[in-house]
Amino acid sequence: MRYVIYGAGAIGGVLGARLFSAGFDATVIARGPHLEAIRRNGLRVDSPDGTETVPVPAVAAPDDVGIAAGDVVILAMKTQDTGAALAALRDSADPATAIVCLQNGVENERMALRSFEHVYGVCVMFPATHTEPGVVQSQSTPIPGLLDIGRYPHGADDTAEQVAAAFRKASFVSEVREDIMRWKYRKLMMNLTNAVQALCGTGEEARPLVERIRAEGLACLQAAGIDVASEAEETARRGDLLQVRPVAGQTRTGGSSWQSLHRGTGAIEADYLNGEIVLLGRIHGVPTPANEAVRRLANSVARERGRPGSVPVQQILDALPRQS
Ligand SMILES: NC(=O)C1=CN([C@@H]2O[C@H](COP(=O)(O)OP(=O)(O)OC[C@H]3O[C@@H](n4cnc5c(N)ncnc54)[C@H](OP(=O)(O)O)[C@@H]3O)[C@@H](O)[C@H]2O)C=CC1
Ligand SMILES: CC(C)(CO)C(=O)C(=O)O
Repeated sequence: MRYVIYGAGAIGGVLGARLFSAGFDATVIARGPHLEAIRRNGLRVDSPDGTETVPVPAVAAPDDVGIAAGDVVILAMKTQDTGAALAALRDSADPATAIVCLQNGVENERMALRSFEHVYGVCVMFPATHTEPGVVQSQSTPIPGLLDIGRYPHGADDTAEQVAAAFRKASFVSEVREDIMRWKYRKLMMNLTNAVQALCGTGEEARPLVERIRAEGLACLQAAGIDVASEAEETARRGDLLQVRPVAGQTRTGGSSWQSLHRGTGAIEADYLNGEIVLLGRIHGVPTPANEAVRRLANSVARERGRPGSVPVQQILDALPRQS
């Protein structure tokens, strides 16, 4: 089975390197200076255990690898880039190709299913960082991440089993789950704070805003009748498997949305994290002012290439309607 990892940043870069090092036929699709650096020097993976440079093959587009039925394409770009990636894939890959969404949020699988029949979701608990071309960091050791997988919208099959086995051989913890989207909705609840962290930083003063966006999130999932794994299930699944430790003497600074602002990419994933709640709220008549404020502000700060942590949390709270 050949693995094509589409998007070789924090998550895709570390996974691609680990699959390749574990002996799998793995190729990454990357772009810009990151692609040039990987081609020139290999992909440098920093972790709490040290640094290795992995000569994983890197190409610019799906056309360059000739994707066929039997291959597995792992989407590892942020959700705002998934549409363009799927358009390129749709025009070049066999429609029977398995598409695995190694991404946060719950929209990627739905997008992929329009063009590909065999779509899988992964609940990604995997702290990783990409802040400079040619380099990724994997922050947890000895287990880099938990990557449970299932067929979308539900179910399990041989491909899911084979991909989970490959993840395990590449040193991840991975189980096949028939109800993977329940777990991804729970992860979404956690990721509602991504944009808050990106905008306001990691301080305790963000707590009232975090509580408000989570309460809105829960109300929307309930109104929509969406089955969500409980916090207790998630806590039990995580156990103490993830052990985040300093990499090259540095502690982890921020999650994936924080990294988008730090790198000044001009875009952020908020439309598909807080925006998922806003969308559900609009469909089901649940007010979501806090998620909407954070979604809009995150987009505007990303567009203007503002710095992470540059917005005072009180500014966002003051603009919200008072709670009764
Ligand atoms: N980082 C983390 O700790 C975690 C991230 N996640 C989730 O994983 C997913 C990936 O996030 P993350 O790895 O952090 O994101 P990154 O931005 O680090 O990596 C995505 C990479 O994909 C590249 N890319 C996007 N579109 C294309 C394309 N068409 N062709 C080639 N390359 C492309 C980006 O390039 P460019 O830089 O040029 O845009 C970037 O290098 C997200 O859904 C995120 O929420 C989940 C758990 C933890
Ligand atoms: C939960 C968290 C913050 C872990 O890195 C994450 O999923 C992300 O960075 O997107």
